[in-house]
Formats: sequence, C-alpha cells, structure tokens
Amino acid sequence: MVTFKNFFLELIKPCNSCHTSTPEDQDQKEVDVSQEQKIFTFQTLISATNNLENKLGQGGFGPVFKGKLQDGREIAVKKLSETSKQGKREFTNEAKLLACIQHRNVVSLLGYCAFPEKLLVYEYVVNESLDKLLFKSAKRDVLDWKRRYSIIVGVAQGLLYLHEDSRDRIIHRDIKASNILLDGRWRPKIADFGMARLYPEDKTHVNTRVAGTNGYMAPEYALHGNLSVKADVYSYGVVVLELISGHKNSTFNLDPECDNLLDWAYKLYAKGKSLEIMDSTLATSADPNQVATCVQIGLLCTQSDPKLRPTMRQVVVMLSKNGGPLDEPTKPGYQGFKTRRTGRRSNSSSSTGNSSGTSSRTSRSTTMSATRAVGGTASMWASSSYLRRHHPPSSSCASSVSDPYGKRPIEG
Ligand SMILES: Nc1ncnc2c1ncn2[C@@H]1O[C@H](COP(=O)(O)OP(=O)(O)OP(=O)(O)O)[C@@H](O)[C@H]1O
Repeated sequence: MVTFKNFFLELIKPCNSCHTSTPEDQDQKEVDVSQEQKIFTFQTLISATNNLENKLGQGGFGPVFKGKLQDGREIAVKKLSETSKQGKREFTNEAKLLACIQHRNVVSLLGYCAFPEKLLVYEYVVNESLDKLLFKSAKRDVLDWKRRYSIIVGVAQGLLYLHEDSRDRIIHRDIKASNILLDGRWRPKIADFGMARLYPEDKTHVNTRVAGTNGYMAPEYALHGNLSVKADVYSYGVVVLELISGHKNSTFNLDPECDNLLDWAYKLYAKGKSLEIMDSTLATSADPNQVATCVQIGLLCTQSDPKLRPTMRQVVVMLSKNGGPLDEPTKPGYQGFKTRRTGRRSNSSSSTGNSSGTSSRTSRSTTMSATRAVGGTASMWASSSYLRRHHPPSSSCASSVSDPYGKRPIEG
C-alpha cells in the first residue's frame, strides 16, 4: 500500500523537474526552485502556527491557520479534519494537482506534513479571499475598479493556464469568490483544488459526480454531471458579475422580478443599462467601457448552453485591448434546458469509466447537489418539481445534504 508520505514523495519529486515553456513560467520557476515543496515536520508547523492558534477560515475539509516559518516566510496551513471522510480524498487530490502547477495566478503549495496530522502548507496570501472583502466587509471600497479589473484578468489567465497550458489539463470545479485569494498587490491566486479534476485531452467533457458550491455551478453540470472546462467558465462569469456588482449571486434579492444576479444583469444589459449593475463604491474609479465589456463577458460566460460560452482563451482575448466586438449573450440560466433534460443522460462520452452503477450514483449525486447548489434562476430549476420527479433524492445522498460547505465527494 502506498503510504501518504510515499505518495507525496512520488508525486512531488518528478514535478519539481516539470518543464515550463513560456518566459513567464520560467520567471516563476526561479522562485519555485528556492521554495521547493517539502515535507514539514508536525513540530515545525505547530511552532510556525503557534499551536494552530490563528485561524484564517474553515473550509470543506478542515480549518486553515496562519503561520510563519523560521526563515520568515508566512504560510497558511490547511488541516484535514479528522471527521471529514470526503476531506481525505480532497486533501490528496489538492496536493497531487497543486504539486505540478506553477503560475502567478494559482496559489503555491510549499509542502505538507503527513503524520500525525495531515497538513498542507501554502504560501500565505496576504489579502486573503475575495469574498471576505467583497461580501463581508465594510472595506469593499479598497477594491476599486482598477483592482477588480485586474482580478478579472488575473483569474482568467489562471484558468486559461489550468485549462490549456498546464502540464495536465485541469478543471477546477469550484471557482468562487472564496477560492480567489488576493496577494499584497491585489493580484488574484486561484486556490482550493480539493475538487479539481484532470481531463483527457481528447475529450470535450466527462460525466462525473457533482461537486460545487451554491450559486456558481453551471446548469449542465449541476443537473447532469456533464463536466467540461465550460463549467469553470460559467463559475468565472458569476465571479465577474459579483465583482462588478458587489452582490453575491446566491443571495441576490435586489429585484423581485429577477431570481438572481445573472437575471438582473441580463435584464439591465438587454435594456442597454449594463452600468446600473455596478457597485456604487466604483462610481469614481470605474472605466465605463471596461465595466460594460466585463458585464457582457460575464453574461457570455454564464449562458445556459455551454457551447455558446467562450473558452478562457477567448475571454483573455476579449479582455485584451485587441478584443474587438463581442457576441451578444443569450439569456443566462436554464433556457433550453427543459427540452434537453427530457431524456436520460447518456454516458457515451464519458471517459471516467463509469459503469452503470456509477451512472446511477452520478444521477443521484446530481440531484442532491443541484437542489442546494445553484442560486436564483438556477435554484428555480434545480428545486423544481421537474427535478424532484425525475431525480428523486435517495438515502445514499442524504448525508451530503447536511454538508455545511456545499461540497460533494469526488470519485476516485
Ligand atoms: N493560502 C492562503 N492564504 C491566506 N488565506 C487563506 C489561504 N488559504 C485559505 N485561506 C483562507 O482560509 C479560508 C478557508 O479556505 P478553504 O480553501 O479551506 O475553504 P473555502 O474555500 O473558504 O471553503 P470551501 O472549502 O467550502 O470551498 C479561505 O476562505 C481564506 O480566507
């Protein structure tokens, strides 16, 4: 049996010699050479975190603590909660994927401790997560338009790297404001790879069990478990609209006619009033053309049909000065979904080796996640009588319903 320690050794050694091709990545590599991922002793991390005292937050698989290594580097330490069964798998998944990733818009994994506690050690990202500033803080105005725009661009570049330019092609599956950390220069770093999936180059999508967070999950993924890079594009679009408006999609309640932030943004866009979704704290800093472009990009990314959504490469081009005219977005949400959902989901394109047994498990997982995982219009369809009729909850899913973090286990 491969021990946890051996697992990491096998994993990390070859990745330290990963080759990168672009000059930008080579810059990054110089930094990484001096900060190789390593095995930390439990004692080192206990001292560094002052006995796991300074808690930064609580994630799906355990608490995160702030610490400082003897060499002065600040760290964030994620501890696998003993009670978390799904956490063990997410924990290993996160380490495995992050060990091979090097990009300025993706958080760096510095190392780990396997015994007696399982701990992952990251660079500490000083301004912590975007959600804390955007939704929970009176300090929202520190995020002026220039910063928000650079977050929009940086997250797009990080996702493009994951989808197309990293050694393994990766779908993050849980892009949301709390998984975007901001460094001292307000540059975004994508974090939390517990649920990320590799996907084969020759497949456009895979069928999988659903895992994700309320308000950010693409409809085809939440309902059918159809996972492709376009699920991340959708979540990215939600984050873009949240950044512009300062409102959280899943708790949006500004307009009784609109089920969620996406509907509201589309309604105003269709009336030629996109700028009205803008957070009032941006009034003095905003560049109206950029804001309008970003609203349109957010709406293009959250279109119900994944084929209509742009790729992250196209988003990066749209955000560049030479982006040119943008397409007209179609309505976000579940438009067109009712008709596609009438048949049983086909597994023909699955590359995950789903047996029929897995398939029915996928269907049940999908139901439960969708019921509590998508906001606004999405929750309308997710919790609709249609969904209950076609995907009745099963006892095997019941335990997941009580998961306070809205996460679902990933398959092996
Ligand atoms: N490297 C880091 N630097 C600074 N703060 C961090 C770092 N990693 C995590 N945090 C803080 O710890 C909190 C918990 O992180 P974690 O990724 O475990 O969970 P989450 O994304 O908030 O929730 P969930 O696991 O349900 O998605 C984050 O919201 C963030 O504020």
